[in-house]
Amino acid sequence: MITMDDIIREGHPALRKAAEEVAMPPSDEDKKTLQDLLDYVSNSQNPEMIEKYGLRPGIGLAAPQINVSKRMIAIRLTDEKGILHSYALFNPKIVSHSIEKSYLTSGEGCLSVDRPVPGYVPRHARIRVKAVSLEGEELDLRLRGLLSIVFQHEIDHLNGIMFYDHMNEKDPMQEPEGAIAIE
Ligand SMILES: OCN(O)CCCc1ccccc1
Ligand code: NI
Repeated sequence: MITMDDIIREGHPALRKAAEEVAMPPSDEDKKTLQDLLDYVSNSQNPEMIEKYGLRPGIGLAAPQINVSKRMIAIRLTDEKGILHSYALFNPKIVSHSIEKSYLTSGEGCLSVDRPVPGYVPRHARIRVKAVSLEGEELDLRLRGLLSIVFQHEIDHLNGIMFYDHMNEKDPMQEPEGAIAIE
């Protein structure tokens, strides 16, 4: 199972590399890696597991964060409507997006960043994502709200981008102009 010991931290070069597409159909090894990513996210939301293994809670995780430079992400979160979303995806791709932006009023964090980085992270408000699920089905998702934000955070990791790269350098705490604030 993945624990915090497996998660690389900022400064590790793998966090700044573009990850490779996963060959389809996925190998057993790639399927196991993707399942392990989803298991980490799920375990990190379970109080007993957090306690037992010293896990830092996360709502997503990308393969480069465990030093696997392949295009795989896992996401598990309950959205603003109380709906549980759980995704384990190969080769996710943002195929289109809104001009309108959105941001989390709480800012963002990262399991690979062992420090708070205050500031707003402007992102696309709505995105259309194509990907292949762990079970091999092709997905075509239209996302908004918190789920859209988290997908963009994870797909950024596949392109060597960290959340703070998007912040306004002059004033990170300036609300992004005309963007939707997500509480
Ligand atoms: O890459 C996953 N990760 O480092 C865990 C935190 C995920 C995350 C946190 C805040 C906003 C969007 C995504
Ligand atoms: Ni992250």
